[in-house]
Amino acid sequence: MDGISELLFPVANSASIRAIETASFSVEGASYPMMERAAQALFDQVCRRFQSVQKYTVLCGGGNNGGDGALLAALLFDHGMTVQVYDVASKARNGDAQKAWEVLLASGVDVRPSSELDGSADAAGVIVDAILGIGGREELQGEILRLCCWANRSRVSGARVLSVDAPTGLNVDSGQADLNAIIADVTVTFIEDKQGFYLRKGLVCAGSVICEKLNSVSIESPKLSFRFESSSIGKLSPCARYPVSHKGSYGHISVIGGDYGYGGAIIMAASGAARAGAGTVSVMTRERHIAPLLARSPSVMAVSSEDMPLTNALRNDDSILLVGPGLGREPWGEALFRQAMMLSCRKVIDADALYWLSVTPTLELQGNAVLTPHVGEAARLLELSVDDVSANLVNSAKSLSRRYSAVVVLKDVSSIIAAPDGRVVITGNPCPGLAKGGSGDVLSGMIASCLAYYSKPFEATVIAVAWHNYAAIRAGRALGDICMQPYELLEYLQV
Ligand SMILES: NC(=O)C1=CN([C@@H]2O[C@H](COP(=O)(O)OP(=O)(O)OC[C@H]3O[C@@H](n4cnc5c(N)ncnc54)[C@H](O)[C@@H]3O)[C@@H](O)[C@H]2O)[C@@H](O)CC1
Ligand SMILES: [K+]
Repeated sequence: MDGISELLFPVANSASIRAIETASFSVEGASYPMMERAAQALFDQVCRRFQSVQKYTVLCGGGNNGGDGALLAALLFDHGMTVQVYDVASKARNGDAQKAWEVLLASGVDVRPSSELDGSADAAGVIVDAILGIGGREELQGEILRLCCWANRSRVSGARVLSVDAPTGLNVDSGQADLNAIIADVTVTFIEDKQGFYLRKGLVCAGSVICEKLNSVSIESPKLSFRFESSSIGKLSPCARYPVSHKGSYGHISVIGGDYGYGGAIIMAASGAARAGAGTVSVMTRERHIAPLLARSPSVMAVSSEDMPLTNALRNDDSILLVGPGLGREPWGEALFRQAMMLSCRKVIDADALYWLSVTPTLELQGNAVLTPHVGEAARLLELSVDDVSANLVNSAKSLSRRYSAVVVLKDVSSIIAAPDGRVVITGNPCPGLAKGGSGDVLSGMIASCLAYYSKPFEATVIAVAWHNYAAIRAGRALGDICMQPYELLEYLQV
């Protein structure tokens, strides 16, 4: 079953949101009504989520995000709540933000400059972060920084924080954030969910996300990407076993790698491949790694690279070749990489095979490979800095996918899976237990396995990445993130 489409949720970048906003304003002939709908949607969510809370502190910036906050404050006050607004605008308001501010000032709410907020006191009730939205840059300073620190401290002391559209200090495109960006319990976001909520610090800052469409118009947006929640892997039953089947029904994988000093990598990759359900797994590695490999995974067929050519490790043209775990950067690894690239079978190119790929710019892949770089490997392949890739995870995955005509898994706190046709899926939740050598080897084995028995490579890859993450989170819970070992997640694959 490859049907992941009903489990995908669209996420957008800020440019797409601006395009939808502009189209919506021109259809409606005005922009202010959408701000009023934003405030009403916020109010409805507050009533639903914080039924018993009477006290609201609303932090308003000078842009339209602050305008949403101002109208919400007025609505809350109208409905009998205790409302205090702190104004952190650094210059005069204009447009819709000014119009909303006039409504607030006329409403009777107590409005004060942010300098009157006593940073040593903790707020009770709900703090509404309406400082910066999609117009915000992530670097915070001055009064905005002070208010964010105060809100985060108050949250630790029991207040709850609701962010309007986006947490202040979070870049909604990259997921990068200021050290003191707002950490929200809930983010009520507008028009479309934002990709940055599911990348890096966005996964920490945004809290529960609720998306309100605000009657925005639909436009054809090629920029839309998708989120696949890794816990929904349970709905897919990866590698369901059919009563009438045999080992050939679930494909064959050949894993190539494991130079001297890297025997563990090939063992973990082969175990990942075998445990994720492939019918048969063979391994070609250094002679000395065969005995420990067989001791751990006796179902794997292991051969020494000195004994036979690479083609003999493949069962047929349908085999999946996983090349890279522990391959190393010595002539042995290079020779195996070059032999592997001569074959026309489907491939997963991982770890040091990505290094060999980066130093072979003329190499053409045949449209049937999956590449699994982390940010450093992606930077090398794209000839960019790690910072550039980090600031543009989604675009970097897309560029790599286009350049190599391959499915790309850009591995990060969450992972970005890109297809050459432009599709992008973000999946995975933070799992500090995975921040260890070996996690990638287990993942590449699992990806090869899913490719072996699912028919669609992009979907197979999404499923493998989500499954790996979900199992790792369960392993971390059971064993502790500090001591869990990457291969132990293979004990938690049952969903
Ligand atoms: N345009 C509209 O009518 C609508 C906009 N909406 C709201 O408007 C928001 C976007 O509004 P804006 O475009 O005015 O932008 P923001 O309100 O997010 O930001 C306002 C301004 O703050 C300044 N700024 C940015 N980063 C800063 C930083 N790190 N430190 C200090 N100052 C900084 C910039 O000059 C920026 O334009 C959305 O997030 C949403 O909340 C909603 O009301 C829906 C309708
Ligand atoms: K905000």
